[in-house]
Amino acid sequence: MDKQAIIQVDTVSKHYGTNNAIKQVSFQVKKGEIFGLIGKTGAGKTTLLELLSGNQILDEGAVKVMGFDMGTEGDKLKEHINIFSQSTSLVDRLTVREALDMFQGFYHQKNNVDGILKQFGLTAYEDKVVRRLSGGLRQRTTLAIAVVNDPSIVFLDEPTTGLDAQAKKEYWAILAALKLQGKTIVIVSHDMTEIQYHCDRVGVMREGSLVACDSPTKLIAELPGGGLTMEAVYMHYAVSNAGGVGV
Ligand SMILES: Nc1ncnc2c1ncn2[C@@H]1O[C@H](COP(=O)(O)OP(=O)(O)OP(=O)(O)O)[C@@H](O)[C@H]1O
Repeated sequence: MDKQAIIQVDTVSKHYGTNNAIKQVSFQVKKGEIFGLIGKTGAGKTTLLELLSGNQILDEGAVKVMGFDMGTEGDKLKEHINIFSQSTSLVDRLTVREALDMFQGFYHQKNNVDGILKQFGLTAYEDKVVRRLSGGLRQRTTLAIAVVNDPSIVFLDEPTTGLDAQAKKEYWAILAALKLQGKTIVIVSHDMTEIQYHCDRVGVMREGSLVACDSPTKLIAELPGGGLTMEAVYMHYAVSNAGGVGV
């Protein structure tokens, strides 16, 4: 395993019945980077995220996270990773503080809740019921929940979908602060602008395969025929028939 790699994915496959959702995917994520996953609906991004976070069992290959084999030693990682999923309904009826306290109860390793509320700009809302908050504050709350155990790695599945530009900006400012603290972030997004400006490296998924993986700058620079944006990279690798180039 590469010394810098905090996540090592080696020829991983996953199928649901006859549906090959993930096909022989290999890549690594380095410690402290923000790694983006992009691709069309159904390309396999969520499945891959769940395999990396131990929420799905792989069929072939190996995933190592912080040196632990996810297949056999996944339990040892519980304290060190956390995942944001779309289903916030569990916390909807709780106040922000109650939600943080409840999730913190699942872990031995604990982050300071007052510190999290402050860092996430949630102190003024700690007694508010989550479902009554704006979309931006709700997403900030779910991100706050994802760091209650002070994890080394945070997995985020489309956290900024539906947020306005200001809320997205505030969300990414918090992610940048988490990165500065040394945390590694793996994020799925359909917003190519945020992927271009905030991710250190990006993996492009297409029909279960990882068809490109590099920094946004390199992916853009190496586009056949040139390109200026991640939108063009997305169209080339994830959508057009010209895509499908190996990693
Ligand atoms: N629990 C499941 N049971 C059966 N098939 C599934 C399951 N979860 C996902 N799939 C299938 O696996 C493939 C990959 O789905 P996945 O949700 O990982 O894609 P995605 O890239 O995250 O899509 P989206 O952008 O819509 O979230 C799809 O064909 C999907 O229908």
